[in-house]
Amino acid sequence: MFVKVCGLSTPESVQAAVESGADAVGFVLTKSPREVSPERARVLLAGVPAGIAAVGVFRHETAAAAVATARAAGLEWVQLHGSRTREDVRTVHDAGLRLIRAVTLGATPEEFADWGEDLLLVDAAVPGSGEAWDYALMRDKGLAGRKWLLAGGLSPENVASAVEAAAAWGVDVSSGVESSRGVKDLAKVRAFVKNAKG
Ligand SMILES: O=C(O)c1ccccc1NCC(=O)[C@H](O)[C@H](O)COP(=O)(O)O
Repeated sequence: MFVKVCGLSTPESVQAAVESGADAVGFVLTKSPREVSPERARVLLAGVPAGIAAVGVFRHETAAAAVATARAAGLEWVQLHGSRTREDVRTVHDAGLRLIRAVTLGATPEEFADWGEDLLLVDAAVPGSGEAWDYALMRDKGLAGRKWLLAGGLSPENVASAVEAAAAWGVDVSSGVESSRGVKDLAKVRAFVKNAKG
């Protein structure tokens, strides 16, 4: 089970995710209560050991702008939300970076297709909202054998049942491990990774 903890903004939350066994950590580099600057992301990156993916998260930015910002922060992964094209995948890969492409449950079959991204993320309609949805609907999306992450409203309490319902390859969380919006609860971070990993 691949586990990503997103929206980290302090060295302590990065440490809690890393020490719990998270496979990836996310820094939000777009407008959000969780937004960090590229300079801050670079500081946080210092606490991420090699082998753990450090991801810059973007929503409204073009792929080219996301690549430039990720590079400024020293990040090797970008996560692109919003309406995207196959050309965006090429832009990220041509820059030598890796890509998490985010879609929602309502995406078209073409958007669910394999565009060559490194990971697909299936999220709630509003990313980072903490909004849960009917994860069992993922069973009909034909993602068996794909590397994809389930997100949206996950928490330490529901992650195991959500993974079971969706047959998810991995999970991504932010709101469900916070005490208030943008403030990570370190005990919840640890509990989430533990429960997700089983
Ligand atoms: O976290 C944000 O505020 C955010 C803003 C814009 C684009 C993406 C954003 N976050 C992405 C994530 O944190 C995760 O991919 C996922 O959406 C987490 O969902 P949830 O656990 O429901 O907060």
